[in-house]
Amino acid sequence: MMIGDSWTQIGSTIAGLMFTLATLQQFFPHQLRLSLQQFVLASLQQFSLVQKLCDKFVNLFSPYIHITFPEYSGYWSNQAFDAIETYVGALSTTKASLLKGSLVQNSKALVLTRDDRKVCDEFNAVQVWWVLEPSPTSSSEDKYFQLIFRRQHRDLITGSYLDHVIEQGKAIQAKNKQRRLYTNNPSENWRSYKKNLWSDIAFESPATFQTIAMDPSKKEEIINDLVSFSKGKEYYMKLGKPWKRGYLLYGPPGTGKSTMIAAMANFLNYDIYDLELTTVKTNTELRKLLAETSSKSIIVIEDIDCSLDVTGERKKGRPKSNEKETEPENEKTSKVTLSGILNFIDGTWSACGTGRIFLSYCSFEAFKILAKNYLDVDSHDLFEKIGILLKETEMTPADVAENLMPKREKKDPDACLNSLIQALEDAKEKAKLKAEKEKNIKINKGKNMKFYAKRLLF
Ligand SMILES: Nc1ncnc2c1ncn2[C@@H]1O[C@H](COP(=O)(O)OP(=O)(O)OP(=O)(O)O)[C@@H](O)[C@H]1O
Ligand SMILES: [Mg+2]
Repeated sequence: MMIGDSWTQIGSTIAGLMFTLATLQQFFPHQLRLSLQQFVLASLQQFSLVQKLCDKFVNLFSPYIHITFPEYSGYWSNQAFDAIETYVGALSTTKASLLKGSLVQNSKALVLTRDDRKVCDEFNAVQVWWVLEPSPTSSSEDKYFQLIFRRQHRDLITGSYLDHVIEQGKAIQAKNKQRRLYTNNPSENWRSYKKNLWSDIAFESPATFQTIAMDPSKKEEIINDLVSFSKGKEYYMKLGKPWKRGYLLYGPPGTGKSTMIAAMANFLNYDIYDLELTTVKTNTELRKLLAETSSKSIIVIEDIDCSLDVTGERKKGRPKSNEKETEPENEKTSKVTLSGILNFIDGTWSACGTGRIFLSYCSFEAFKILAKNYLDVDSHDLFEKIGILLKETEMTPADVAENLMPKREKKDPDACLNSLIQALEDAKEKAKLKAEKEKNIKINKGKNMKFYAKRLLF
């Protein structure tokens, strides 16, 4: 039995005693009743004093340490408690027989957790116990977690174990959280009392790296880069760099730039902020918008080359060190400048190797991934012919995917692959005709030039 349990017993004995005294008082005269009350109160005060002293004494010699994590700290919910609750809830859910299922707001699926009040955990072969208790000081349903462990493991538990618990708890929360897709509102709609710089909806794209059709080695390079970035918070801090990563995705329409962003968000469990630059009037507005984004998110600027007023760059060069950087005079009406964006990006583009990702027309390697995704085939007699045609003509993965999409409920790989071959041959023919047409235009232009030159000379 734990020490706390014995105090609970003593407490209930005293409560029982008080009740008995209160009942007896009714049979005694007023004066005696008063002294009885004083006696009980004095005894209680002494008891709580003794209890405190005993607690201190017991704690001094107890082989265990207890750390408490209340649900609320002041008016705010305690994020450590939330992370612990998730971590403890997920502890050996697979083995537990008493489970609790919940589908809460912002959660994308039913979450199953252990429904025990006392849970044992092990870290580096050291045992600890988590106990969930109702808060003794609050009349509401507030709770607190108590972590109990042996005194000799103090450093390990208060250091790496608690870091591990919070990190794991947050990671599980992020995984279960329904991710959001944010878009910026025009500044006319911003209200100071309510922060509504961004509107959001649930982000539900099923895109994954597995389904993206591109060169496998390039794909692996990007995945490795994302992994090392997502785990590199301390490394960035050590270097004194902001923990950000910039990628420039470029390529013809339909080659998978947006699909790649969705796959990155799903892979990292990040939210997406789709920044529509044309509605941002000034660099100041841009700063406000970026300040309102949450950490662990992807900020997307679509068609950056079209939305940026590159001519609005700082024309007078960088301000001298004693000069304050001022906004241009017409800042109220001017658009965001390239320097405004680069300030935010903090040079991460130039600092990273794979920062530029080119998404190209469909290669044979990319086609094989699409064929697996859409038709569930790894190889086929028609693959060779398709490989040759893909080398001879340019077709986007979006168009290849469109042709591979089964037209009937039952998948028919032969029909789909033949339909792709037909589309590739059509595209090849079209490209040939276009090239001939352009060649003829050039020849005619040349002839006309010669004709005019002759007329000028004679
Ligand atoms: N590399 C790819 N891998 C898998 N599917 C792709 C790929 N590229 C395109 N697709 C398919 O084509 C559709 C359109 O692609 P996506 O929107 O990603 O192209 P984009 O490069 O962003 O085009 P845009 O420049 O027009 O924005 C996607 O929904 C996806 O189904
Ligand atoms: Mg796109």
